[in-house]
Amino acid sequence: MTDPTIPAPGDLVPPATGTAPDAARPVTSAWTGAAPRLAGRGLVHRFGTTTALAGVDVDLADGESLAVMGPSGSGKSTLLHVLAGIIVPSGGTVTLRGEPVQALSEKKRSLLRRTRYGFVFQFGQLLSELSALENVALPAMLTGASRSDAQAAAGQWLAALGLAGAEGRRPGELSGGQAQRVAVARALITRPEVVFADEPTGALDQQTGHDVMKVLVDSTRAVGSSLVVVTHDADVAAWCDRRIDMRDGLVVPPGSTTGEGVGPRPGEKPGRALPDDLGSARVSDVFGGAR
Ligand SMILES: Nc1ncnc2c1ncn2[C@@H]1O[C@H](COP(=O)(O)OP(=O)(O)OP(=O)(O)O)[C@@H](O)[C@H]1O
Repeated sequence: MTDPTIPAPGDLVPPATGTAPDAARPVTSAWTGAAPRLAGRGLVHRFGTTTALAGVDVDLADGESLAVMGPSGSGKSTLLHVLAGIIVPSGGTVTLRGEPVQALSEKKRSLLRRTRYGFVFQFGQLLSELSALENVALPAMLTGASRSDAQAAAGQWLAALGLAGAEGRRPGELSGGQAQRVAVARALITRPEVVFADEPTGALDQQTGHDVMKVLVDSTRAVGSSLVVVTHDADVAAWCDRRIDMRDGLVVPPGSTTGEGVGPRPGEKPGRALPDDLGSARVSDVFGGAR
């Protein structure tokens, strides 16, 4: 019997060439009027005395891509982690197709992340001991596919994303752009309802980042996933249907986090707020165990 989580040949529409990243795209939540696929209401989150989210409302429509922008420390990653059920917020609600996510036990949230969400992070998310093929196959196997079915599907995904021939390479033998394509394939193999990407091009040069965004946006759209992308980069955000800007844990009017005063604080590197244990911690965040 065919496993519905495994993509059949031809499921991925090859990315169209020459699409302008800022081409006008519909703001789907506005024109469909449909209930959002994912919704956050009144989201508040505190880390000790630090308020990372101060009351955020956000909707994500079916198939919509949403960029979350803002300066370092504005709460972007926290919002992504809350929406993805990695962090239970101090206040507010997250619903996936109307079901409250934080009401679920940690075990059920872990299952939800594994089966209904996909994740692409800046780096560190591929398992270094596994080949590209095995990395992509893993989420399908975790959702119950046999090794052979999962690996066959993984091969199709790698080929569709321009990585035919790289199946046997380990992450250390891939370029940064290739590794992110593998990460995209790994996020999409289970055909998740929502893909969460945190600075997916943050470690790449501009051209490679452009190529990876194209693959990410085109392939999530091709499988009907919705997409949340956290980014500092307006060129990356321009790939998405819609953008929200954050400052001090709040969503602010578009453009008000760009220009003067924006960016890392003195002495900070972009992405400073990422935890030290980013790589392995985030893999375990996704596949089990929450903070
Ligand atoms: N695990 C944590 N423990 C304590 N404080 C945290 C933790 N994670 C984030 N914060 C704090 O919460 C605030 C929001 O951080 P967050 O990482 O969400 O911002 P961001 O906009 O994603 O930043 P960056 O672009 O630098 O990644 C910051 O003040 C940050 O220092």
